Amino acid sequence: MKLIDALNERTLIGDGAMGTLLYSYGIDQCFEELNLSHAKEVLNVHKAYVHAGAEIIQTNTYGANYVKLARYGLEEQVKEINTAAIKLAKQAAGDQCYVAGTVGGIRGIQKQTTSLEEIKRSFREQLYCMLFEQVDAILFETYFDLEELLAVLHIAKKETDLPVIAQVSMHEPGVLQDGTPLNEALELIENNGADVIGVNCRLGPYHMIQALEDVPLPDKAVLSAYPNASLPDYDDGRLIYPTDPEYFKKSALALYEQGARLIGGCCGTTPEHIEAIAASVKGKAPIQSKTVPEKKVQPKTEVQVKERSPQLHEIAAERRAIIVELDPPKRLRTERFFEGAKALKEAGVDSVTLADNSLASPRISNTAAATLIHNKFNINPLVHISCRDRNLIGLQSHLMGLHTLGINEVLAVTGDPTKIGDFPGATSVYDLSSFDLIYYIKQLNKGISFSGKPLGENTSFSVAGAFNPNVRNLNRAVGRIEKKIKYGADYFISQPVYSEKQILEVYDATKHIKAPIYLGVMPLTSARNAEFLHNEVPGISLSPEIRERMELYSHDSELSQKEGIAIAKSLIDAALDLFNGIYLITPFLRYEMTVELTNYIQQKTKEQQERKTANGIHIV
Ligand SMILES: Cc1cc2nc3c(=O)[nH]c(=O)nc-3n(C[C@H](O)[C@H](O)[C@H](O)COP(=O)(O)OP(=O)(O)OC[C@H]3O[C@@H](n4cnc5c(N)ncnc54)[C@H](O)[C@@H]3O)c2cc1C
Ligand code: MET
Ligand SMILES: [Zn+2]
Repeated sequence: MKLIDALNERTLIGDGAMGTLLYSYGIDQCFEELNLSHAKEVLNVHKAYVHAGAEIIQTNTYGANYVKLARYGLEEQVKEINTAAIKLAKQAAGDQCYVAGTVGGIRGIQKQTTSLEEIKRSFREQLYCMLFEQVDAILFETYFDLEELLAVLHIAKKETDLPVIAQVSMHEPGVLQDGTPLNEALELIENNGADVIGVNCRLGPYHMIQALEDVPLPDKAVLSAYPNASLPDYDDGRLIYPTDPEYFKKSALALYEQGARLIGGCCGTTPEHIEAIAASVKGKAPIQSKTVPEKKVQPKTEVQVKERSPQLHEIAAERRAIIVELDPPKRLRTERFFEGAKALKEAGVDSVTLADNSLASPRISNTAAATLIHNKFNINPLVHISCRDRNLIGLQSHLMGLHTLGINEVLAVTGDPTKIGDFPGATSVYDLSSFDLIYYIKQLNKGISFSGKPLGENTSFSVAGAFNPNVRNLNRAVGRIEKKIKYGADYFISQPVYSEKQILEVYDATKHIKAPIYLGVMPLTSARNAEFLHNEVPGISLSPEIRERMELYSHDSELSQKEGIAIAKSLIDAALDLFNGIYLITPFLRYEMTVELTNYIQQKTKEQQERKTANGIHIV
């Protein structure tokens, strides 16, 4: 009998997990490669599921695509691995069972990491293996991203008449990662031709049953559910899924009552779980009707619009703005830091920016320091946030904390690599790139968490992106600005530049960009400092003239500092007409230097304004 006819007639039993079962035996490698190197073990897992009562088993091909196999250097073996997997599943299935060719979702929470084009290419390669070896159905599973699932579904519908089972993974009960309600997502998949629509992985039976309560019986398609065994736990450093298979008897019945007609298990499930499901619902006639509770109309939460002062992107669009980096100290003495912050406030800067463990070395937390200068001196702090030290949970919590503290200026950066800092071996998290971070911060501004949950209030972050013009290919750096704008960046802050010629080049390359750019100027402190920057910091190159000027005063630190300021002033002169924002960087907490440069910019701006007003020109 054809699979679809069987599904129309009765409840079918799927198999359980492959990956976590192999893992529980101590195997911790690419599970799909085992189709080649440990065929017998894979075959035994399939047989155990068939023996337990599964009527449709999945090939061990969840991650057997070009993109995922490339993580193990196995990208050239897509065909061998898929072919071997299908042969093994068919061998175990014999005439008793259907074999579904499994294709796993590639995009996880980091939505942007793999392009749709790459996903489509990779899927086609896997699909052709499955069609060649003749599976009974194509099974899409663990799709967090609806766009990705629709893309592969379209290809499958075009290329084959085989039944297609399409399953999403919910982010939380009833909702996908992008906030789409489960019933809407399933309806969309059904309308795009999937024969079986359903859910798998991430949640255990309790939440899956709860979520399916809001899903009506589909018009044409069949509903499926493959819950995880439970939420995972750590035991002696290993992930385990503690559940009693007996619990699955009741759970399977509840899933059946919600209309599921194909029921199996995902991560953490074992042949014992499948045996329990089979004992409970195997062969039962499908339910014919279901009542979905009326949708409770959520009272609309009033979005609080708070009065706020203009933010740094708005200020720079209106007038010349000055922000000054003053980094939190590396040691616990804070006197100079606070003196500096106070002096900069008195000098009238628009913001003090605080790096996030720049050069990958620990400093006093910039949030602690920002909060104190905000409270003590009424400074508007700009907090840098790097993706290096915090995972998604930490980043969201950090941003919610900043909002609660009343801090709404942030710079989203990927972060300097750990290998240059105090702990070259430290873990770099990089759950997000700077692009993703910008995107997610803007999502918080809409009152939506990184995972799509309502936050009850909108944040009001003005988000800066980093711009590094000290690269061989300036146009590529400008391309990154354009990309950051697409992801939501409001304005840009640049690395310091050290020549008037470079200032002109940067202006030329960026003059089409509408978002304000704060051009970086960092005064040199000594000839050694100048030589270090020129010779050791990638991309930074000082003109021979500047190096000579600094060298001239190498014997006298006070004169060196004066010369550093004079050079910075000439860079400011070159930049003032071209950029509305200036970003001064305080070297080694020598805030007297940046205070003097702030005064200089203000003076020059005033003179410029007076001149223009005298000439009857209105100035922005
Ligand atoms: C104003 C400013 C403030 C900063 N503050 C901090 C801080 O507080 N803490 C900290 O750790 N780091 C900080 N950095 C450093 C920053 O994290 C790195 O310099 C980073 O590589 C550039 O900025 P990003 O993180 O936004 O990089 P992204 O634009 O996200 O780039 C990420 C990756 O791409 C590479 N890349 C960037 N541009 C190009 C290009 N044109 N061509 C090829 N590859 C490229 C980078 O090397 C990096 O590996 C700051 C940088 C700037 C400009
Ligand atoms: N069906 C696959 C397995 O059990 C994928 C599960 S979801 C990560 O290995
Ligand atoms: Zn799973």
